[in-house]
Amino acid sequence: MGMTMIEKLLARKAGIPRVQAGDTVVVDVDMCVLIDLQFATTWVQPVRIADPERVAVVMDHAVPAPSLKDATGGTHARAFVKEFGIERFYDVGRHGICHEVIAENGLARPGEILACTDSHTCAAGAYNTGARGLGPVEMYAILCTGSTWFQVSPTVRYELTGRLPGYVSGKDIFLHIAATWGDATNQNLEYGGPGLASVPMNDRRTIATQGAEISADFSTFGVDDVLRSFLAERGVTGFEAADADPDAAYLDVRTVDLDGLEPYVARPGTVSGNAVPVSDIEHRRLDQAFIGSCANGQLEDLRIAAEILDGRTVAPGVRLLVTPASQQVYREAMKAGYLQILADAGAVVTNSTCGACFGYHMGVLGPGEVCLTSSTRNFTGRMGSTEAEIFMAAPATVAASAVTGYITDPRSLA
Ligand SMILES: CC(C)[C@H](C(=O)O)[C@@H](O)C(=O)O
Ligand code: SF4
Repeated sequence: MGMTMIEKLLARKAGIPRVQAGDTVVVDVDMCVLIDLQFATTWVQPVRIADPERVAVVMDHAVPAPSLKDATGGTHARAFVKEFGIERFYDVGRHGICHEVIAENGLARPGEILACTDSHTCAAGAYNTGARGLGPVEMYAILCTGSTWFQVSPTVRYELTGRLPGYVSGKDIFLHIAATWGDATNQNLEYGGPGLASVPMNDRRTIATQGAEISADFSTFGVDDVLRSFLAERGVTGFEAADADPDAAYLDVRTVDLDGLEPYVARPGTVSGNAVPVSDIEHRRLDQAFIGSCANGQLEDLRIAAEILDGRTVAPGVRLLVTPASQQVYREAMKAGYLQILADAGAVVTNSTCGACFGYHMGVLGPGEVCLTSSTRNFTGRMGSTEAEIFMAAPATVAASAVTGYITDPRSLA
């Protein structure tokens, strides 16, 4: 019996011929990514670290520092970077949400292991990387020792067929999967099939990122021409991809027909089993609309929002917030004219940060307010008041809804 993509990757990294569901493996970590919050909580400067070349530090969740606690975290981060000569330091000005920074700088390589304290580290599975979010204590151990362990869960494979229709994106693929199959606790997810070629890298990253919302372990995509050229543009070459064997053992193989897919919206509270086609939920009035986050603050997300908002205005009574996922996305969106269009339409374009996505700073919701977000989570209280309601959808749906003032199918404005 062969191995699934993630089994192949873990076996190779563990230096053993094969692994199967239920095994525990010890692996070297190729890239260890520390985020600002790690330095703002219980940071103790280590005496030595395993390998400064395999460490990146990204200022993202709270930048520029909105509180004294975060400012102190920044001080710790800068002292750490200085002491150990960490070159991959993405401080304010070169910063961005860590998963975007990882992608832009080629920190995630096919067939390798990447770890970070953030729960959306699975995002890098889009690049055929074995990537997982781990607790801060485990991350500290990796920083000092260079290795970690994983228990291997069984794998579910998603076979994509057909082609993505216009105004339907990776977010809709994910919400469809979450609506149809729900929770993926103790499961690895693997994506492939003939339809994958029509799914661009930004959408693959959205899907991989959001594996966290259905509690999946690893989410992994194979290496194809689309990924190869994405990586080459970022200087990532000379890797050993992890491919699934034709006779790999899966827990289940499920087909997603892209041709028939429509925009989806997750209702407040959770995404597992809680998303519906937009036609089932249209006309819910909104107070706030948010386009941003590691899942959907990418350049293409801002492009589609600008396309929809061009020559239109945000509905009275609605606040539209747009947060580019990184300083690089911000600059590219500015050059392309997207930010001008969005601001002319009445959107507030913010600095790139996690801020509004997790209700930490900026864009916090008051009691009774309704928000439609393109971010990752719709959990109660996520963006502020526990009495606020958070619906979740793709950037196209959020942009169209910001124009009308209620949840709207973006195809109706096309
Ligand atoms: C605060 C933080 C570490 C957290 C995570 O782990 O995911 C955040 O990024 C989130 O999305 O809730
Ligand atoms: S953008 Fe949101 S989901 Fe992504 S890492 Fe930041 S807080 Fe977490």
